[in-house]
Amino acid sequence: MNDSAPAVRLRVVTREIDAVDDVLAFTDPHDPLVWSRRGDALAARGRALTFAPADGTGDARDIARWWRGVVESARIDDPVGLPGTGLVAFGALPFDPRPDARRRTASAPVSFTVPRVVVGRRGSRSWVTAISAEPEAPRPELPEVVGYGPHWSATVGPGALTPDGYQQAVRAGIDAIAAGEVGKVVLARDLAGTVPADADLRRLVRALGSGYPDTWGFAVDGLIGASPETLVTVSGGTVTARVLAGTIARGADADADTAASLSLATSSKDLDEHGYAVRSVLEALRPSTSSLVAGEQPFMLKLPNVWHLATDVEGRLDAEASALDLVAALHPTAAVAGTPTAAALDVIRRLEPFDRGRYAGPVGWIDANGDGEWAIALRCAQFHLDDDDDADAAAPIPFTAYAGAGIVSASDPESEMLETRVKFRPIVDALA
Ligand SMILES: C=C(O[C@@H]1C=C(C(=O)O)C=C[C@H]1O)C(=O)O
Repeated sequence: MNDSAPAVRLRVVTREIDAVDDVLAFTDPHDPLVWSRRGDALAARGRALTFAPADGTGDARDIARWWRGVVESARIDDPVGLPGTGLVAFGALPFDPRPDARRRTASAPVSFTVPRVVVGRRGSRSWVTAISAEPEAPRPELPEVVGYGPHWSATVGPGALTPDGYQQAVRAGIDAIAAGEVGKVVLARDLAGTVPADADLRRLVRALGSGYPDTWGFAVDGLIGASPETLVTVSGGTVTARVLAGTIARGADADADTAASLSLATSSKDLDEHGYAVRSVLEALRPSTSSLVAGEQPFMLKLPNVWHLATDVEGRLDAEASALDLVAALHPTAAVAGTPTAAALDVIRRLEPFDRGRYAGPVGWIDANGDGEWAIALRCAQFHLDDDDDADAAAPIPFTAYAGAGIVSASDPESEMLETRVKFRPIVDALA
């Protein structure tokens, strides 16, 4: 299938159901499709339709166009009308959106899928949606519950960039700043590991959700994580984003924790780094919004592992833009690439010895109205699921986890390396 309007007409039926406790019970244990935050959740199964450009790449703009075609030809019966009901698609897009992105991205190409069944919960209400490419209306029935598989744990070791190698890369990043090539660049390192072939990956999704309930929990095409950073949400004409940049590890006791948060709140290096990220989001949203406002001062976002400097942004959508159009306008922000964007992407390519794949890319969902919720895929791991039938079914499943830090002229290589270590904690702990 190419990225022009599809010939299929999807039929979509949503019905409200009795409250569902654990929506994860309905998704595939080995390839879960999940989006969740603070108890609200979407869990899905199967594929009714997939955006699959021949070369595995695809810009959010191409997907936005393709999605409009899918929506226009769909017949949707949705009396529930909550965020996430009716026709929805889930996506996880590569970090580097440039058409010449290294072909290694092919190991984690754009993923954008309309599932066959979605089970959702928002507040006290639950629903099931059935989606089909057949001419008859599908029956909105709950899929069978899949019992959880046994506990498992992962092996984790160094990736392509060791902690020492990372510090060298940070030094080279500081040189690029001194040379005037960039003002800020975000550099990441990786960890590599495996999980047992039969691992029930819903256990990982569940552990991340209970440890980090205020983050966006996601599992899309093997990309599993818990991100604190909202790229953009669109709901009934309201646009929001949450910009994070500036990080410090939580203190070991109450006094140390207060001191840590105070030193972050007053650190000119971090406030500088944060400013770049907020400005890049405001500039990207301004053309399609009105009354766009951002807090004058960042606030301190407290997570179990770190403090972040955070700024919430809100505005009214005033153009005919969908959540995916805004994703295209925003990504990659200075929080995960740097600034200026193109130069920062060049420095990242030069200094990171791996392709980021979908790490630090947009992950989220969109509905038929163009509303949706998109996070930046951070604090995550990409599982290299093999759907090749000839693959050895008993072979462990490899994964790569990533964490990065924003480098500015005042950065210290060792502190930045230690910052990546605390950012790895959610995913590494949940894998243990
Ligand atoms: C790049 C990551 O995080 C980003 C970088 C931050 C920073 O440099 O302080 C903070 C939050 C994120 O925007 C990551 O978690 O991998």
